[in-house]
Amino acid sequence: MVSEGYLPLFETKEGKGRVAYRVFAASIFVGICFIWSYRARFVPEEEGRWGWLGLFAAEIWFGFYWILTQAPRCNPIYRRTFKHNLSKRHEGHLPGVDIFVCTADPEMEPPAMVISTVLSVMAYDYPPEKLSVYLSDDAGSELTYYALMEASQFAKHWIPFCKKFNIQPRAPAAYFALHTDHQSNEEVFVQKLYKDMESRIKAAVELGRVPEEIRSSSEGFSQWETYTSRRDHDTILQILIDGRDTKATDVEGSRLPTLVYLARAKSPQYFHNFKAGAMNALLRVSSQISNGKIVLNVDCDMYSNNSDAIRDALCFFMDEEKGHEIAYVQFPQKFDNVLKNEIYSSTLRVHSEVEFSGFDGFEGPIYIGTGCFHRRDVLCGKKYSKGYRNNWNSDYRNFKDSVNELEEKSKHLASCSYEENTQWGKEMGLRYGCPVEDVITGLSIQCQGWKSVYCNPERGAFLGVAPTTLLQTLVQHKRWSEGDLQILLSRYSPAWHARGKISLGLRMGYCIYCLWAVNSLATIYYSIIPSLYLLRGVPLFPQVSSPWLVPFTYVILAKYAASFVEFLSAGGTILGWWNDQRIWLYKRTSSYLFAFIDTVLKILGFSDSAFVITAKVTDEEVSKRYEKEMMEFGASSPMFTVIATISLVNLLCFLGTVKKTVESGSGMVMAFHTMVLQVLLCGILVLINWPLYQGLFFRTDKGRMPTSLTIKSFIYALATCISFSFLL
Ligand SMILES: O=c1ccn([C@@H]2O[C@H](COP(=O)(O)OP(=O)(O)O[C@H]3O[C@H](CO)[C@@H](O)[C@H](O)[C@H]3O)[C@@H](O)[C@H]2O)c(=O)[nH]1
Ligand SMILES: [Mn+2]
Repeated sequence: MVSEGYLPLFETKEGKGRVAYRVFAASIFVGICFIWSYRARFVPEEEGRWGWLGLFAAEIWFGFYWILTQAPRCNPIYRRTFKHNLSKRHEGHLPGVDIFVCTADPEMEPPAMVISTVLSVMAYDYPPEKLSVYLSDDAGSELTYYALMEASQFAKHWIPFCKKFNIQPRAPAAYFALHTDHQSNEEVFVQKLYKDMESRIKAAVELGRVPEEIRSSSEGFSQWETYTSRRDHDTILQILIDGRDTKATDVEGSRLPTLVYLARAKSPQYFHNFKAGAMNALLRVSSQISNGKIVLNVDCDMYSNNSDAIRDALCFFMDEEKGHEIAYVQFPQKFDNVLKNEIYSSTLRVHSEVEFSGFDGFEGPIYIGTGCFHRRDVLCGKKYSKGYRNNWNSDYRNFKDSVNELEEKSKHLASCSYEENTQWGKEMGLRYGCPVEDVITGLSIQCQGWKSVYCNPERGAFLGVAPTTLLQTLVQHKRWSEGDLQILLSRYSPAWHARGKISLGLRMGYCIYCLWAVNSLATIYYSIIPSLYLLRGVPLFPQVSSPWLVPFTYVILAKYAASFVEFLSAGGTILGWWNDQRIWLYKRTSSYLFAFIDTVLKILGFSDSAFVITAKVTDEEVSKRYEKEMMEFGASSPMFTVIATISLVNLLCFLGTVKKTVESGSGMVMAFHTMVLQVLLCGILVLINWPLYQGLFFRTDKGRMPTSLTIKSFIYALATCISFSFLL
């Protein structure tokens, strides 16, 4: 029971202006209803009938989807933690925290970057004997292992240095990139140690293997003797620092956190379930070794940028009044490589600053895979029950076994066959079978009665690497939208199965993402058909003199004004918003389309979804263009063909219309009078595609569109326009 004079560990505030926003949203809805009734009442008899009906269907879809997006916007809340109260009440009996870092490819995720992340989480402001860090390596790469071995030595200098000078961020790579001058002697010394270590690691990576003298100096490498390939090897497990050992100390004599390397066993006979499989192996192995009650999961590029984040998270879990219902605390994904104007819109700004706070208002931000603290029990499948209470004192940790015994005992927990005939991946651990294992796992936890919390402190808790090319962005979104659509069709479907288990607002919120892929159809239709009809001179929208133009204008202006204000108030720039609109279009017409098609194929049994890892290193030339905010194409991809073709259809329609109206003299006025919205829509599509036209026709650098793709999409676009104008 909560005693009197109790000081809460966190507070929750409702967002301001919620009522005003709801009224505004209602006015847009009225406008949408007018648009629908206009479409229903004036269906043309002949010319343009099918085009019209298609637009009607698209507008019904957009209206419906817009309603979904209003759920989180109507209900935002914001959280603040009181860490001093946590220290006052709980300092002596803080729970064990196990941190899982996942990596899967030493080329796309360089070991030097991975260990910088590992070091950042080892240096949290938290009692080291209660902290354990696990690195899961799905590539089973000895290079990554070697880098971690180096990190375990460097940590002895790095952690005391961080704590003594209270520096931020605690990822050495990020810290030394930011602090180049006014260095103290100690800083110069630690930086030199770091740089030396970094160059040793990079040299080994360049060489492609660990040099023999290093291999022979440490017996850990003997585990690679039976290794054949990353898809076929036994469990490799090494406790590099045993946190139970009072003699495992840093250079100042303070204890060190536990540090473990794990490459779960792989075999061609077993499907390994990507990151979800890695996480489940980590859950089991860590339960033997440290068994922390709280589990933090980060991607290998998401370093800790705020050494207080564990304490922030614990303020929610340990709050005496509400903490016992909270299953996980999610921090936003933030990135340290995005430019001011975000050409690929990678900050996910509106999601993290607006939508997630709205989800939180329905007591359930989604789990987004990284920067999330979970209760171990919940991840392992515990259902919520009314009388559930926290018990932080019952920490079990194995103090009996020696390091070797612990390693041996833990190894079989990460073997390929361990999960056969168990509930792992179904009722226990992260859920299998979905490319967004994170979202589906979070949803299943919420369906079991748990709540979650969104924590977005001023100083970002984690910073990662966002995609730096258009293709990477589109591929990442294809994975996400495909996974989210699969969730809609899964047994956790927020549309059907979650009824009665989570609130309506939250279900609507999930559907925003689950319907991303479906959105592609209406968007593609809307970005091609009105322009083609424009070319043919067939109006599909109200004339200038018609009162029906009012709802169209109002809905368009109000919706875009709201999105603009939302983007700027979330910290974006004007150009950033414009870029965001472009990427919105590209994702919807390519990533989401392909995700939709692949999902249909999967249902029909023709394909299987994979997890395409996002590269975290960029070629030097590409990165120069990225710095200059030049859009990067430079590769052939069906996704590019689609966006290029659509952009060219619009360009041809626009030019064709201009030509026609100029030729017909007074026709210009006529066209504008009858088809103002179509002209505007087509014109804006041309304008927003400007960087794409540059890439197709004007650029000469390597980041341009491949010529073959330019020719191909030009032929497709021309054929579409000609056949639509003359044949149909
Ligand atoms: O077989 C695999 C594949 C990936 N990973 C790791 O998963 C993380 C995320 O992969 P990344 O390629 O960076 O994908 P993102 O799209 O950036 O990741 C987001 O989306 C994923 C789901 O699609 C979540 O798993 C991530 O946590 C979330 O940050 C990385 O640390 C990888 O090393 C594995 O451990 N094993
Ligand atoms: Mn990533």
